[in-house]
Amino acid sequence: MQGGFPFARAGQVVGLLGGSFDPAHHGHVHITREALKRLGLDHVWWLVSPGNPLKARGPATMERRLARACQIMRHPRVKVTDLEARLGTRFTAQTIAALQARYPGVRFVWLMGADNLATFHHWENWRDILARVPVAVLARPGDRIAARTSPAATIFRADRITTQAAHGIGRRAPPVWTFLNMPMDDASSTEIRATGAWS
Ligand SMILES: Nc1ncnc2c1ncn2[C@@H]1O[C@H](COP(=O)(O)OP(=O)(O)OP(=O)(O)O)[C@@H](O)[C@H]1O
Ligand SMILES: O=C(O)c1ccc[n+]([C@@H]2O[C@H](COP(=O)([O-])O)[C@@H](O)[C@H]2O)c1
Repeated sequence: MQGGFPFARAGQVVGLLGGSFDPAHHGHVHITREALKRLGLDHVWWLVSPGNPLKARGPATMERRLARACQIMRHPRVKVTDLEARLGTRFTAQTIAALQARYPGVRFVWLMGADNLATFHHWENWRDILARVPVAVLARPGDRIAARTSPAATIFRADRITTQAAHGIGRRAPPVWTFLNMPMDDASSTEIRATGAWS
């Protein structure tokens, strides 16, 4: 992990992948590589969350989750960060607002798996997230239909662009979002924890 705040130049496009990463797995690596390529991002920053506001169970320590994430995600344009802990933010809308204030001129894109689109309307100030940044939803096994028919997808259906049009989404004015249809990877942290390999 790079300590402190990662560097990005004004005009560059940075994808943000937030998560518990408890533990990080090849599904995270897969969607990060796909997002870099398909969206034309300059960087992706993983935001290893101090704790998901909607999850009751506490995750493994930050140090342990960061260490595993750094082991598994090796790419010159991807940084594993503890930015939310540094910024003192917990909710995604707050995190994005704080990053936009700290990095004027940098364009951010929020990345998330399809499971999160299905529950996105429960997130704190979720409409503000869509007003602030383009959003890319990455296909995930089992979650595509629930995501596509979710309240957020329905309310913002007019702002959706196709997978084919999504290259360069970071340069479009929000609200704009896409559902990236792509080969999927079925890895999940829940399954890894269930094997006892991360206890
Ligand atoms: N296999 C996958 N395919 C697509 N998106 C994924 C995949 N695994 C994780 N994601 C997405 O990556 C982000 C961070 O995921 P997270 O750290 O919660 O992992 P997870 O496997 O979903 O964990 P858990 O099983 O504990 O819920 C979320 O937006 C999630 O939707
Ligand atoms: O802001 C919210 O209300 C909110 C609610 C649920 C999840 N999130 C964020 O979504 C990302 C994925 O969360 P998780 O726990 O599924 O890995 C992570 O960055 C969380 O902080 C954010």
